[in-house]
Amino acid sequence: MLASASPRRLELLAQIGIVPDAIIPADIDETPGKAEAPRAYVARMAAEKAAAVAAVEPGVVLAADTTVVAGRRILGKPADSAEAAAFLRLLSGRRHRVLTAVTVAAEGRARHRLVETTVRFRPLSPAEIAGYVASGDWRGKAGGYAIQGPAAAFVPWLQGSFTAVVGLPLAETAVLLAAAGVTAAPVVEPRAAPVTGEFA
Ligand SMILES: Cc1cn([C@H]2C[C@H](O)[C@@H](COP(=O)(O)OP(=O)(O)OP(=O)(O)O)O2)c(=O)[nH]c1=O
Repeated sequence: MLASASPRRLELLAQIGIVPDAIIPADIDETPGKAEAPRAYVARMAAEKAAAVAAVEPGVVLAADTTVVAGRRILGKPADSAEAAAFLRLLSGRRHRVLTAVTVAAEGRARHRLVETTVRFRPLSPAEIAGYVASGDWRGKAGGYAIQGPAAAFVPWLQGSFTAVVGLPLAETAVLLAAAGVTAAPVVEPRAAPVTGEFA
């Protein structure tokens, strides 16, 4: 079961051949605690989302949380276009961290992974920021951008996991799911064509 309303997470799972039996978004309070450190916050969010769904559904539950951190500041999903523009001005021309925590709960046991990726934005002009904000692609995205969309043009460099920035680190998720007994359908290798004749 996927405990997430994020269409990105569903698409990412499909990329490794996993189709959840059900999608049950967890409705939890996502307010960071006072003075709560970013890594602790994101880990707590993923664990709470998984626990909320595991409490009512038997089976294997997957949840994740993605948070953008600039310095020590947690940048959640912008409330409106003014906040999205403010986030982009903050990220422009510097590096920030993207933290994604994943929790897989099964049979009363929870397994966790936290993946940290550093992303660098090139300096953005006010016109670029205005154009991106007008596109609306920032809506529902932590930090006010989506690396899988037009904002890819802002990112000359990253270190870590691209899929974690989009919302679900696939290598780590596959390991957690396998430990809980969930494996993807086998990938069918295309058979090599027999070598006959010559190139025309
Ligand atoms: C930084 C970044 C975030 N995001 C998205 C992934 C997540 O959907 C979202 C972060 O919010 P989350 O709270 O992690 O997830 P969500 O509210 O969308 O879904 P749920 O809590 O039900 O699982 O930001 C991108 O799609 N691309 C990016 O480059």
